[in-house]
Amino acid sequence: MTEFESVIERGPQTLAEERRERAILVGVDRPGLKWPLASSLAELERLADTAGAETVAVTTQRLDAPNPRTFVGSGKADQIAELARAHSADLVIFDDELTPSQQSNLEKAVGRDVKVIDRTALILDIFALHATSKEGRLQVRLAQNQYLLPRLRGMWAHLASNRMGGGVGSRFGEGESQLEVDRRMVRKRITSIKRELAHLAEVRAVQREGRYASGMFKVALAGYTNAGKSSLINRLTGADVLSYDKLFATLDSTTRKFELPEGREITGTDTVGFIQKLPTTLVEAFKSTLDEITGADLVLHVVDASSPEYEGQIEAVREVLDQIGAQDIPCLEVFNKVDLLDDEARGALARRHPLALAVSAATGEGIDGLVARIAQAAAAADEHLEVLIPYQRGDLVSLAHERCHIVSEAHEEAGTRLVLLAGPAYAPTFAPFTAGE
Ligand SMILES: Nc1nc2c(ncn2[C@@H]2O[C@H](COP(=O)(O)OP(=O)(O)OP(=O)(O)O)[C@@H](O)[C@H]2O)c(=O)[nH]1
Ligand SMILES: [Mg+2]
Repeated sequence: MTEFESVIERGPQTLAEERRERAILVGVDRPGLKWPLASSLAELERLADTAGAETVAVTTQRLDAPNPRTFVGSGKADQIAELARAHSADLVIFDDELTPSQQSNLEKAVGRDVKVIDRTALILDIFALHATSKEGRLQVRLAQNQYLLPRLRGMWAHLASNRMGGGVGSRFGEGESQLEVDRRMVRKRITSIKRELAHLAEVRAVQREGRYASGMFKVALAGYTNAGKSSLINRLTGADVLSYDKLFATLDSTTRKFELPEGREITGTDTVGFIQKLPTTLVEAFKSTLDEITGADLVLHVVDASSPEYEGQIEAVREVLDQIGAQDIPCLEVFNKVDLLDDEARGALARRHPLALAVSAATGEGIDGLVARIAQAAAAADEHLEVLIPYQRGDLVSLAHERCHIVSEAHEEAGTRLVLLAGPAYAPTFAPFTAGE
């Protein structure tokens, strides 16, 4: 069971013991938004909670387009400053990505001791909190540094006031400002992290090749964060992957073997969850982890059927799947958490998605049907063979039982006669023993 396990997961750390930071959330309603603002802000509140911040106020504004200086209008920025004072907030979180200059202008407007961050920074923070494996931590550091690079100017302005002695630039080589030194340092760091990641990616590729060479059918579970991917992999494989009612509980992919009812062994891989407005820096940084999806034979797109936003979540996941080049891999939509639906909601789901599977990782409902569909997909590429295997090749008979679907088996004088369905990786092994009637 453990031979394909790529990482050991620990429970995420939480900031529960510390005083929770107090956050004000800001959303801007504007034409063409894909996602209703209220639900995007509800999700932002969950993200803040996962990062250890308590939401003390939420404020919104309707605009035709974001203000280039402060994202919100200048009156709204003053109002946010007032709110922050009134609620003794530590943190203002914008639901959209701010440009570096918007961020620093807003920080000036709100005051020194209140941090202004955006959704991307918040997600990076949660990833940093939850990353456990070496690769996961490096991927997060890469994304963090890439996020930081264009924002260094603001950081420098902030640090300048604390700097001891010497005027700005006085301690550096001619023509080189502190800002340039800082940027160079961050670029160097990015290069060295990338180098380390490339090395780990090679190791991962070798492991994956081992799995490919095994010829086992590979299933990857993908989906929106908190949809129940880890719970489902646990249900399917009897594994014990951490599942947690927090966003982004899983950052490292974990691969387990499991057996279909017919006896054939296949692999299942749990992966990092997606979210709407997923920062592109994160998608790029997590490329090698996400390769687990692009390398699969079948993707199970796990959907939280109990979420009021499940249609939007499906859309967001499909976008990321396209972005990582997984659009052509056979994909099965699996609607999870149906135990939370009443009859009416179940009916609505069945009408909207007549072909989709309805399951519950919690109760086990629908899991047999799901396994049957996986088995069907695994058999789709199979070749139908009738072989006669001499008794001294008992190893091949065992291999057939483990990795192929056996239709019939008979013991004859010359050997074991098998009618079997073999995947593309095994058909060539058995083909030389093809037998007639
Ligand atoms: N009621 C119910 N709850 C479920 C079901 N499946 C998962 N959950 C719960 O949903 C929450 C999220 O489950 P996970 O398995 O951690 O979800 P995930 O998709 O792996 O989430 P991330 O790793 O954060 O992306 C947990 O609290 C689970 O107990 C289900 O079928 N029914
Ligand atoms: Mg998970």
